[in-house]
Amino acid sequence: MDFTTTKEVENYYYESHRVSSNDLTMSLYCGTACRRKFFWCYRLLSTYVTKTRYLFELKEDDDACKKAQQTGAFYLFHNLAPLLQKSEHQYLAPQYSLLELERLLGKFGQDSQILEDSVLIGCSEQQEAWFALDLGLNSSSSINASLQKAEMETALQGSFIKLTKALFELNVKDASLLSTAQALLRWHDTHQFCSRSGQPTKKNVSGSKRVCPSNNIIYYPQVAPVVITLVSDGTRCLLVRQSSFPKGMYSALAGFCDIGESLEETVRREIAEEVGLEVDRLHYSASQHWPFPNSTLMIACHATVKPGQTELQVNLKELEAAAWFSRDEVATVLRRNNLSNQQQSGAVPFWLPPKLAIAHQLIKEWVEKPTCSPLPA
Ligand SMILES: NC(=O)c1ccc[n+]([C@@H]2O[C@H](COP(=O)([O-])OP(=O)(O)OC[C@H]3O[C@@H](n4cnc5c(N)ncnc54)[C@H](O)[C@@H]3O)[C@@H](O)[C@H]2O)c1
Ligand SMILES: [Mg+2]
Repeated sequence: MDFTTTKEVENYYYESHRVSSNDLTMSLYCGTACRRKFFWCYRLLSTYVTKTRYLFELKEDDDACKKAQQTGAFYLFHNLAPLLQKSEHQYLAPQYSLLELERLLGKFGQDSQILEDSVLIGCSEQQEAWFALDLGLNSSSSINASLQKAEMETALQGSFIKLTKALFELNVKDASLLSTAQALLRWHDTHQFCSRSGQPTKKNVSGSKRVCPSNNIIYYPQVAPVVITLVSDGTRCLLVRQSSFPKGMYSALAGFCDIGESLEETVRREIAEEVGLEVDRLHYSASQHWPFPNSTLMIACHATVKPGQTELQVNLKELEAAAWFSRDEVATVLRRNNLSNQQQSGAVPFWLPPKLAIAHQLIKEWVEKPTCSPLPA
């Protein structure tokens, strides 16, 4: 496809990709004076914009979403454990077409009505919609009996594996998709009734909401905001452990946002509550959806306390231990973290969360880039 004027580009994309001229202006603005470069710059942007708008349409429009299921791909779960296949050193999440799924359900003598419980979790750049379906959860809208797990696993040549166990052995794309899927499936499973009328709520086709037919109250999937903060005194950082952590693991300090709080207020409160310190400065680093034990949005920050005000008063109701560690100590543990069990030798004083966890990224960032431009808390 070649164009001679930007108007032609605009018309083409407006017609075929349902994007506005504002988007185009933005992409042209970002490009150079060369028309071909405009085009490629725009193509890059348009893939994302087009995909986003397609997903928006599927969430809002039940008929469009049903149609997307015909050509879509399904990820399978059983009681919130994803179906995985082992390949070399990692797990792979297989996808199934609607036809394959219907055949499978037929083989097990099950009603294809269970497909109504599937939830939309994303789409490919070519607009192949992706869905997740749990074959083991009992749902009000479909068959009551759980499908036989072992028989399913044999037929599907895979295993339903707990996400807590499998997450760190998945590639980034599958880890993110399956985390989203599990969070959404869990939310639907636990929010089947209206908290006002007590009546069963009805899921829309994509699973982006549930509605109470008796009073039209709309329920949206919930996510709880949590701050996770790496506190530093300039030369050392504070690592903590809860009794529920795996043995020997230390992490950054985390806490749920209370209603009415800003992120800054949560950071200050949690640090005061858990280790008895006052934050001097803080700055935002990144965020991550975290599926365990329920859906949270982890908001990661770096904070500093004033030098000379570093004495810890650990709240033992919340934490099992908290201590300051030097940059060298943390760097050594990070290096060991990246080695396999066989490569590790000697006693490991403690270990840190795996790469995929935002706590790991936060700690790594501190080790590698100690000075950032902090804001007053
Ligand atoms: N991805 C990561 O790197 C990472 C690292 C550390 C912690 N986390 C997650 O952060 C979350 C919070 O950390 P924490 O346990 O230290 O929080 P926390 O310090 O706020 O303590 C948890 C307590 O807060 C209360 N609470 C308040 N609001 C809550 C809500 N919406 N849901 C559940 N409990 C609520 C409960 O009493 C609970 O026992 C945990 O779910 C944990 O999985 C993730
Ligand atoms: Mg905490």
